[in-house]
Amino acid sequence: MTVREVPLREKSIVFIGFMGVGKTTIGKLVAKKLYRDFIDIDQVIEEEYGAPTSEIFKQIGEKAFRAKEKEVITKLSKKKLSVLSLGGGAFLQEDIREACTKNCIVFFLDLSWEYWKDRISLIIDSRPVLQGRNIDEILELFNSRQEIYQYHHSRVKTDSQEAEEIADYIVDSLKVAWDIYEPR
Ligand SMILES: Nc1ncnc2c1ncn2[C@@H]1O[C@H](COP(=O)(O)OP(=O)(O)O)[C@@H](O)[C@H]1O
Ligand SMILES: O=C(O)C1=C[C@@H](OP(=O)(O)O)[C@@H](O)[C@H](O)C1
Ligand SMILES: [Mg+2]
Repeated sequence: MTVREVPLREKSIVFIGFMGVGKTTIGKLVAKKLYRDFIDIDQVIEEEYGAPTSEIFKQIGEKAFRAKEKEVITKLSKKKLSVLSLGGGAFLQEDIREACTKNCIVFFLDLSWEYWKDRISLIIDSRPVLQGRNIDEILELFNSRQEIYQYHHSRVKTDSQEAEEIADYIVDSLKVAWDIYEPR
């Protein structure tokens, strides 16, 4: 049996990057602009447990959360024509990196620390991984996570840009890539 490669235009788009860079916000906008389904992996897990992530971490612990994250992403990365926003820790797992880079087009949203640190107050209450860490420890985590985000197909620098502008740029760049690599 021959396995046919999924056309580039049909591959799902995946957003990765550190907590708070805008994966959920921008993923939703890109999905709308491309008329695709939007799937936020954290939301899928939260719906399954009927609780927010911070509560899931308290109840079952990070290890079990990561196992669920792997199960959900490896399954959903096989879907076509969707936009998936991952949690910032998902690419710590090799199986997730492999499934997403093989099946999907992976965009790394790259926000520098200078801009990122102004977002802490917006996200701290809902991100258990940040809680209990001081600013130096958060910076250390931010820096140490950068290597897992190098597994991407495209990197988008997002400093000082509005979410709408970033989403427009991503949609335009996708259309150019589709036309170049798989002209109709
Ligand atoms: N380009 C942007 N400029 C300013 N604020 C943004 C931008 N993108 C997202 N945000 C804000 O940052 C916070 C985190 O965004 P979110 O999409 O939840 O990030 P992630 O899914 O990467 O954790 C939200 O309050 C969101 O409104
Ligand atoms: O980076 C992480 O370890 C996490 C990121 C979160 O998602 P966002 O990146 O959307 O904030 C969420 O999956 C969970 O709180 C753990
Ligand atoms: Mg998110």
